[in-house]
Amino acid sequence: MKILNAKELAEVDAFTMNSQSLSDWELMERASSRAFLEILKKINPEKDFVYIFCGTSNNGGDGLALARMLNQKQVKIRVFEVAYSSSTSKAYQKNIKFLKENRIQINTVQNQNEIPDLNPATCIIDAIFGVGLNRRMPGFIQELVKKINLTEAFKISIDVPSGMYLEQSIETDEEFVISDLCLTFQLPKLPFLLPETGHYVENFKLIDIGLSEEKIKQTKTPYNYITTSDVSSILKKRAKFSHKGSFGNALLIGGYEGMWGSVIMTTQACLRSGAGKVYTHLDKTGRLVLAQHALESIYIQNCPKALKSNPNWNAIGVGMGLGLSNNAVQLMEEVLAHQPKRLLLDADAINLLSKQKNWLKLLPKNSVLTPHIGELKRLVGEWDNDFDKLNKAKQFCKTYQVVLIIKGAHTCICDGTNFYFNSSGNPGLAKAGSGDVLAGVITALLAQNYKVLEACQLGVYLHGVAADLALESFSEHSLIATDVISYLGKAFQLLESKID
Ligand SMILES: NC(=O)C1=CN([C@@H]2O[C@H](COP(=O)(O)OP(=O)(O)OC[C@H]3O[C@@H](n4cnc5c(N)ncnc54)[C@H](O)[C@@H]3O)[C@@H](O)[C@H]2O)[C@@H](O)CC1
Ligand SMILES: Nc1ncnc2c1ncn2[C@@H]1O[C@H](COP(=O)(O)OP(=O)(O)O)[C@@H](O)[C@H]1O
Ligand SMILES: [K+]
Repeated sequence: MKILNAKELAEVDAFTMNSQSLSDWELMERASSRAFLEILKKINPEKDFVYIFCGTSNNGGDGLALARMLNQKQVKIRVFEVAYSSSTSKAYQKNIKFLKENRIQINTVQNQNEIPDLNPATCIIDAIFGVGLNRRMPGFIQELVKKINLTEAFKISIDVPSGMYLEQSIETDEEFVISDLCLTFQLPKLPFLLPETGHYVENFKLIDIGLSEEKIKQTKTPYNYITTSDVSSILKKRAKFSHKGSFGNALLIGGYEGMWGSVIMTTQACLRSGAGKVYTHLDKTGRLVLAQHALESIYIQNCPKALKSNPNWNAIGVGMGLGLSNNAVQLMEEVLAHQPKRLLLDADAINLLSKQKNWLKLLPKNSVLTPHIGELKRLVGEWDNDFDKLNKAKQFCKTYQVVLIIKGAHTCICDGTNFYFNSSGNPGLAKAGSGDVLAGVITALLAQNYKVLEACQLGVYLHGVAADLALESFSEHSLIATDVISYLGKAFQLLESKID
């Protein structure tokens, strides 16, 4: 699924209206009536008192249409026109006319003194600014938003929380609506997926308004959102006459300094993700634990020898619990000298790279690095804001011709040109060990010869889906990394059921 900016969205809107012979009012009506159905699920039409704040552009037009629909349902409402401009669109004027015909009072707020008492409201609909916000909101709207945020009312933002920009960060002294629910039209918006702003839009729902799929497909954007339909087309069927050699040899290297568990979980996840043969090198003190927990894997005692004697590892995953000792440094040197076809670097492998930046240019092309935010900072340096972080990540990928998987909520994959944000997963994953599992899933897919970027998208998505499915039996509090491994089978089943 694509993530578009305001200009691209406006082009898609225009194309849709043209190709479906719709007026802007009709498209607005479609959008509002679908949002209305979602709002009805959240309010009590008999009891709630809904305040609707409408700007003077199309987002405000949606708000006016919602006011009419709520009024028709006999919901108690108050409508406020937040008049930041005197020029309004035709669709907007038509909605104003309908409200007037229905004798619905429209209150105007155009300065701080006109901000109403919000105490009576049990629900607030925020339709002040949508995707079109491109500069700081006027002072009186900042004050209004501050007040909205202070109320106990259930807050619903239409399309985008007012005050949030699609392509730039918000200054610390700027306000934006912190809503309980954001009903966003058709496609996700970039700030919802970035931690600084996404933290305040935890609950967004995509409302399909039938925008032209053809035009969306044609629109070029670096930003993408990984959904089931994107990855189910990547997953390959296992051929009837295949054998273990058809699915690659994966070598996993880590598990030192008492951190055996780390690489053993990677091994388990790799085994559960389709690799033909999984070999594991860890500190020899951990070999019996490996044997107990991953009977199907093959223990490699002498890693340098294994690297030298086999030039054909289909994929190598290194770093999970590797430590930073001299031994770890030597192992990394061996791996880099080996120049594997497919290489994934996690955890301490990334930390070692950050300490020894001259190694970066030795990385085989298309190596995959899976840093969490702390590890990313060590690699690319500090950033000013999330947009700056994306730029730095992109530059890093370009310079070293690698793929970065920036882990966290809505994990972001960057290949130096495009960004892919994950849609699956939950905060139950925010525990040590989850990343080791992800490394195992992706190494298995790399060993099976999936294209690097596809292995990353598929792996990240499956890992999140496994964690989501595991919530059937566990809670976000109780979920642990091995539970995620035990649900990988169900996650694969879900995608396999979608293969034609
Ligand atoms: N036909 C369409 O295009 C549809 C639009 N829809 C709604 O329309 C919204 C987009 O409409 P608009 O493009 O009118 O955008 P907005 O409703 O977000 O308003 C932006 C307008 O305000 C101006 N503006 C931006 N920042 C300002 C500031 N700080 N102070 C004062 N004025 C400022 C802009 O120049 C622009 O005219 C969507 O978010 C969605 O809610 C939906 O109804 C779906 C259909
Ligand atoms: N709040 C969250 N929501 C969704 N996924 C998360 C969240 N926090 C962490 N994760 C996922 O959990 C994993 C954590 O990886 P990492 O921090 O490297 O753990 P470790 O190395 O200790 O195993 C990553 O895949 C990350 O995307
Ligand atoms: K809004």
